[in-house]
Amino acid sequence: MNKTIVALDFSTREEVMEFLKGFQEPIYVKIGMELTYACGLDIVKDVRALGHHIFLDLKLHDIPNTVKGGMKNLAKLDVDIVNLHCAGGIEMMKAAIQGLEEGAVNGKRPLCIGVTQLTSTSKEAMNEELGIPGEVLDCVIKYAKNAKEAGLDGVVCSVHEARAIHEACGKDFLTVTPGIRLSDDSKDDQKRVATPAFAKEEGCDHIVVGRSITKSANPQQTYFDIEEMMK
Ligand SMILES: O=C(O)c1cc(=O)[nH]c(=O)n1[C@@H]1O[C@H](COP(=O)(O)O)[C@@H](O)[C@H]1O
Repeated sequence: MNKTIVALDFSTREEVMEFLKGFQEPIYVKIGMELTYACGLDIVKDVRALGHHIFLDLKLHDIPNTVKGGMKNLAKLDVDIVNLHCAGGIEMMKAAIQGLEEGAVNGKRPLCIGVTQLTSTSKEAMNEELGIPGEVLDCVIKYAKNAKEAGLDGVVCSVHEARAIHEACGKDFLTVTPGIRLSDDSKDDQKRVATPAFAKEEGCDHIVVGRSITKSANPQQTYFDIEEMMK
């Protein structure tokens, strides 16, 4: 299975198709809000038709009943992974799983992972703006345990928390880690960043990589170089 999930943060179908043209074998891609809000959910079907694995990143966060209904409809798209914000709480996460089970295609629901603290959030912002005291790690572990209790399959976290999450929630509990930067890349809006090599060392199950690949001079080569680093 591909370790790298490429964030297709494009605003047109043409850019997506142009990017994917460079890949003969299926890869793992992430379709998020930028692309979905531009192209609608039809883009999911188009990318699936090319054989690629899909993490549909719409980060649901609402009352339990609304999330349940939303997840039921997302499950029908037969994607591999969907996500939500753990901050919605255990009842919301349980409702999400119920919705996914109700919408499951051929009895198989998508994996569901919870965003703990966004990799763009620093300790200072979490303490002062979000009003959550303490270390980011403690909050992330708490949210991961909640996600596990609710029946989720894993979490989105930074590389720096993945090892502790596996220790707290078991090694089969997925850690999907964005905030990946190659050593000479700019951090942009990310705060808790790490290299692919460090992600491998920390045992991350998947890394999510956007701009380091999509904005590189040779995106396909950069992708294969990163996959190689993760082996
Ligand atoms: O859920 C996500 O995928 C996500 C969670 C998170 O905490 N941080 C984060 O960056 N992401 C996503 O991962 C991708 C990172 O993009 P780059 O910073 O360009 O590599 C973006 O598509 C984000 O939406």
